[in-house]
Amino acid sequence: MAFWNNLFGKKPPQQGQPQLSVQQRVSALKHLPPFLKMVWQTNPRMAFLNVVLRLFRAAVPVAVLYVGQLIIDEVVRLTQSNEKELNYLFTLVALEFGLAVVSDFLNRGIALIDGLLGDLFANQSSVKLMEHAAELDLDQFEDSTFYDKLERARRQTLSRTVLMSQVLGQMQDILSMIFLAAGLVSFYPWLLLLLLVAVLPAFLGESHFNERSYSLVHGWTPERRELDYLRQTGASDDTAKEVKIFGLSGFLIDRFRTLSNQFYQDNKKLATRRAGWGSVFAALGSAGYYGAYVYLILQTVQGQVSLGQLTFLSGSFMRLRGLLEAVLNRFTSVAEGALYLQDFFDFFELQPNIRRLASAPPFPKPIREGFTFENVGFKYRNAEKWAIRNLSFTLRAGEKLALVGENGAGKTTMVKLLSRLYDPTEGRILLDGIDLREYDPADLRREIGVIFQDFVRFQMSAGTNIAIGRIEEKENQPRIETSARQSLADTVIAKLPQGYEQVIGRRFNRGVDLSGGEWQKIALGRAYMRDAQLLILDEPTAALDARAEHEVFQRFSELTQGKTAVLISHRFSTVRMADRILVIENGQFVEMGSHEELIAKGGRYAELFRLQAKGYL
Ligand SMILES: Nc1ncnc2c1ncn2[C@@H]1O[C@H](COP(=O)(O)OP(=O)(O)OP(=O)(O)O)[C@@H](O)[C@H]1O
Repeated sequence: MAFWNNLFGKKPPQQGQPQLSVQQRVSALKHLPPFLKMVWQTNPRMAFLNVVLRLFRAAVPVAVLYVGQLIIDEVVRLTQSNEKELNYLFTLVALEFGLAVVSDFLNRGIALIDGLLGDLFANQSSVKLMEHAAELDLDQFEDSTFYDKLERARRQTLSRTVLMSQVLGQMQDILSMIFLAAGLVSFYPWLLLLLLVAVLPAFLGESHFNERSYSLVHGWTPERRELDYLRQTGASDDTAKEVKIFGLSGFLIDRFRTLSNQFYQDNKKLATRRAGWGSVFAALGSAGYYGAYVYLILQTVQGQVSLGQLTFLSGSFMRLRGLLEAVLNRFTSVAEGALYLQDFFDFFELQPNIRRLASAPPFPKPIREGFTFENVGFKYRNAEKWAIRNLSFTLRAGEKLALVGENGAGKTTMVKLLSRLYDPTEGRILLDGIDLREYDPADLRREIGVIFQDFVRFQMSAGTNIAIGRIEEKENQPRIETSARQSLADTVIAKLPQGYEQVIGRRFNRGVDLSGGEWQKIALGRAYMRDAQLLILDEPTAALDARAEHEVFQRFSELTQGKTAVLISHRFSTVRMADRILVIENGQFVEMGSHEELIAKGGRYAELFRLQAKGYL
């Protein structure tokens, strides 16, 4: 709802920027171990190699500095003596050269493995995300906070690979620091303290700003979704027609401009403050370094340390400062990444309500009694009014039942309840005497085929569009062709340049689009392909001309002899073909019977029938 309010409301959106407590951030770090485990499981060999390479790379800086110290001391010794033996000196130089080459190799190796492992990880987590989203209930998709979670989890796909490199880089730098600090501590332990004091303000500043930036982005999630929606609506093949006809582009662009500019302004403020404080803290760090440097120079002048040691110590101090700053700064972005990770794991914690119970009974084959609605009521999430209330009737096994009612009467809702896209809010639906909730939803869905009015026009081949009815049989061309014949889609496909192989829809190159009625014939093919025990046609024939619809239903009745079926249509010529007709109004039961019985009764059905016969409906 907030989304639509924002879209059409006059008020600018409220960017809630929750201040995150230190505790929240620290607790987000608990996601790092499971995260690293996921990385490891992506490809254990690559992950192991990565760790080994980084271990070696961590030792390089201290080794280079140490060899540098030996070289300078040797040069000084040689200049102060008459000795001309240069072998030792050149061995040292060769060693340093070797270290430089190895270091470069290690860097490239690490970058390569990081990249490959990151790609693999991103792919695998996207797959996991899709798998989990597929398990969730339809009801959860209609909740806007769910969408926010999904959106944030989706955005992680790339940044998670960055987080992986960061965490591994962090470990590598910490190791490097331990090596360097060991050298420094053996001479002047208190230099380490000076280092910490110089770097700490920068760390605290960074962590503060990272937190603000996370809050900003987090608080803007609904608006960012809206921005995406506007961008898509403004320029997509699905919407282009109405955007042009209604002249909507100005309206959409204005809204986009306003929203995106608000985000830019908020972000700019934060980025500017961050840059300002960042410079102050960096200057503090430099002051710490030069303090230590002056001290070391004085010590050298006084002969307390050698020239080689001066380069080693000042070099170590400088490297340590760089590393410590990097580690501390990275720590805040790792913590920030871990916060985002929380969104990712939060999404995975969402559990569907409609799922298999351990005690699920076997699905009846064949269905003996049928489906019984017992005082069923249903209310959509966030809706105030009941879509269906106090509904009791039986859909008998093997009968063809037509649902009749005006727009919004609750017909589609009943279909959704039958196929367990939702569960009733009150009352229950029984299948052969057992509550539908007891069965495994996967079994139920396998035995039910529904073709909705707003069926999906898959931008795939015509053959696949029919095979979607039972996708396991997508290679079974004879079955696809029989289904196409039964639904009258064969004549549509015969006209396509590439027949069953022809991609239909406008989205892709060489795609051929179909008329509304032609699409419906293709979609109806799915019902035959499905060959389920209960078939439901929820007005998928509305775009067919009256004669074609009549023919489609006539065939449907013949071809599904003995099967249970539910038909929804606003055309009474079709409805009267059903064995029984259920009339509902405002989600409530009105009457039920065969066409003749209901006409004889002279109730609501008879009235609607007469109206249509006179051409008023
Ligand atoms: N996802 C939803 N969230 C909230 N309310 C909904 C949702 N879907 C439908 N409704 C409401 O539930 C009621 C019944 O809708 P339903 O789609 O079942 O009607 P219908 O009889 O199939 O109508 P039509 O003939 O127009 O297809 C309507 O008042 C509708 O506004």
